[in-house]
Amino acid sequence: MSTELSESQDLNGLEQATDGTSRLTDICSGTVGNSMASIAEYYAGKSVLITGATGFMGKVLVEKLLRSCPEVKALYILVRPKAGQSMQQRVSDMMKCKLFDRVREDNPDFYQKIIPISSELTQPGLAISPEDVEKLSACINIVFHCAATIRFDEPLKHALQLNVIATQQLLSLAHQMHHLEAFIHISTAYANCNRKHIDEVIYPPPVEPKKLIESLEWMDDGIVRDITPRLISDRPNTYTYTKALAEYVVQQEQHRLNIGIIRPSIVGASWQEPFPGWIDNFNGPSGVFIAAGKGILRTMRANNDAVADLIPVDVVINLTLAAGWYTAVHRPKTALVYNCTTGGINPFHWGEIGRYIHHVMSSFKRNPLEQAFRRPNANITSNYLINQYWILVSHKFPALIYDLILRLTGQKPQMMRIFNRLHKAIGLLEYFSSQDWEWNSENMSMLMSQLTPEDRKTFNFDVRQLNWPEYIENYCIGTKKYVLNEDMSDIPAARQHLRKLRNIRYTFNTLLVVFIWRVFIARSQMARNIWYFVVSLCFKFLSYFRASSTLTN
Ligand SMILES: CCCCCCCCCCCCCCCC(=O)SCCNC(=O)CCNC(=O)[C@H](O)C(C)(C)COP(=O)(O)OP(=O)(O)OC[C@H]1O[C@@H](n2cnc3c(N)ncnc32)[C@H](O)[C@@H]1OP(=O)(O)O
Ligand SMILES: NC(=O)C1=CN([C@@H]2O[C@H](COP(=O)(O)OP(=O)(O)OC[C@H]3O[C@@H](n4cnc5c(N)ncnc54)[C@H](OP(=O)(O)O)[C@@H]3O)[C@@H](O)[C@H]2O)C=CC1
Repeated sequence: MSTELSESQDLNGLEQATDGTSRLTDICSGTVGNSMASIAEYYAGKSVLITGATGFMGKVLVEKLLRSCPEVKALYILVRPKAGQSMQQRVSDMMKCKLFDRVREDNPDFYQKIIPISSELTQPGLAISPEDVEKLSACINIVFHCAATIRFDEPLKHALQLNVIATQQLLSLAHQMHHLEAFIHISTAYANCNRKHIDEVIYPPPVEPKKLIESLEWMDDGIVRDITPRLISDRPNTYTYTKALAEYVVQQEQHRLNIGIIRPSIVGASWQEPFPGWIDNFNGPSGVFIAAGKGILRTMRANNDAVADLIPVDVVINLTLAAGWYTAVHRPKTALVYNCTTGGINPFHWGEIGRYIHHVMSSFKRNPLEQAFRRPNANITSNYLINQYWILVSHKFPALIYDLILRLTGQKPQMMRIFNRLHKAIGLLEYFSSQDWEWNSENMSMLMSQLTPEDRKTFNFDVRQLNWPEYIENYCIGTKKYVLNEDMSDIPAARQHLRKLRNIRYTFNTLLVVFIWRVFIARSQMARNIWYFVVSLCFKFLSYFRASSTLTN
């Protein structure tokens, strides 16, 4: 089932659901239906439910809501205990994060608005207690569903459980919410990456989700692993496959709930808010930048002419909040999909990253990462064979030597293992960096046209203003400061380390020349003859050059 949407349809708004169920919006606060209310005014007094609030995008969403919509009533966040930490510990750690510094400055008691609800999304009923279900049903006005597994190597059963079944369960919970005005689902621009042109519609799912869930239920993990490639077919991984199924599941509820679906492309560090370059993970480009900055990654394959569709996290979150407002206030007849991408508006190509990478590398030389393996010097190539050559010469060979040194000094070899993991990760990313997609992002433009001039500034998602070189530079510095938590005051020591690495390289190259001389030239008559021939040619050339320059003088 495919739902074509047009702008005129979007703007119809404010109608009854086709099955006769009331959309519930009118029950709630008086701001509903007031399309002139600003976004912050709309969120004032609202209770918001957020899944995935401890994740990368969820945290930015929580921060932005608290900072730019200070009158929001409460943020209910679904959190699970993890890695020996209780739910409370995790939430209080999260609020100490530097990301919240600006909110803390504005309102030191901001945490009082955050109400954690214990929930494990893979469990029946999302493992939410009956009391909490009652509480949420009574007060939630808007749901933002961010939680997902974003791993590309996730076993299908688990990806299905979290990305599809948990979404279904959340939708069931949403049905019980008496005052729900909007349900915003975060998908991915790559859910339909098996297509080259992607419109803002829900495409027919690769399989009926209900049938797949029923079939996988009785299969053991081994069988599921074996049939996964056939199931995902022309998609590269279980992530994009299950995200496509989730979109369909969400769309099924479009006549009973006000739904918006956000499809961001490759989400990167923040552009402007709360400060440039904020990032907290190794996903996608971040891991690549870090590996390049550490001097580990020296080569990567990408199609130079293809668009590198990065989108800053603050842009995605601003659009998400605006879409929440629009969905609740205008209540479009069918679920609106927002392709949240940059390629069609302010394209940046892998080739440009390739050219710009030298600036990135010099940025890493100016602000080096600590304990670099080699001096940063990465290259992007679209040629498979050239890439393989550099992998051998610049990745595997140095790793072998380093591990040999570790062995000789009685330590455990580790570099080859690190490179194997890097190659696995890069291999999984290459699908996205070696192809081109074209996303239609009309709904993003339509949404922007609906905002007041003030909201356009406060919830800026106009990527035409994005200056890519500046953004990438801040991104690299952000990986150092916020992912690796390196102190900027340690930069002189890191620079000293880079100088040491340069001296090691010079020494190594000199030793290599001496070695080649000893092994090949000094021992073979023929090599010696060739060597003398080359040297005498050089001398002849030099004396000719000297003589001719004396004559001209
Ligand atoms: C220069 C040119 C630029 C070109 C730039 C191209 C970018 C081209 C991007 C396309 C990207 C498309 C994106 C689609 C957009 C979405 O819709 S989804 C969002 C994207 N999702 C992802 O990026 C997830 C991809 N990652 C994965 O699937 C898994 O991490 C991998 C790659 C399979 C690796 O799995 P793994 O080997 O089990 O490693 P993992 O558990 O992730 O990490 C193990 C540890 O190593 C650490 N680690 C991971 N990476 C690193 C690193 N690089 N350094 C140091 N430590 C690291 C982790 O923090 C973790 O630490 P602990 O938590 O154990 O303490
Ligand atoms: N990052 C990107 O480049 C892109 C992301 N997206 C989409 O954006 C959304 C957010 O992604 P992002 O923030 O990067 O992802 P993260 O991996 O950073 O966050 C995932 C969130 O989901 C939660 N979660 C995962 N499993 C469970 C579970 N079993 N029970 C409860 N909570 C769980 C995590 O909680 P916990 O902390 O407990 O693990 C975490 O809060 C996802 O839907 C993703 O598909 C779309 C395009 C690109």
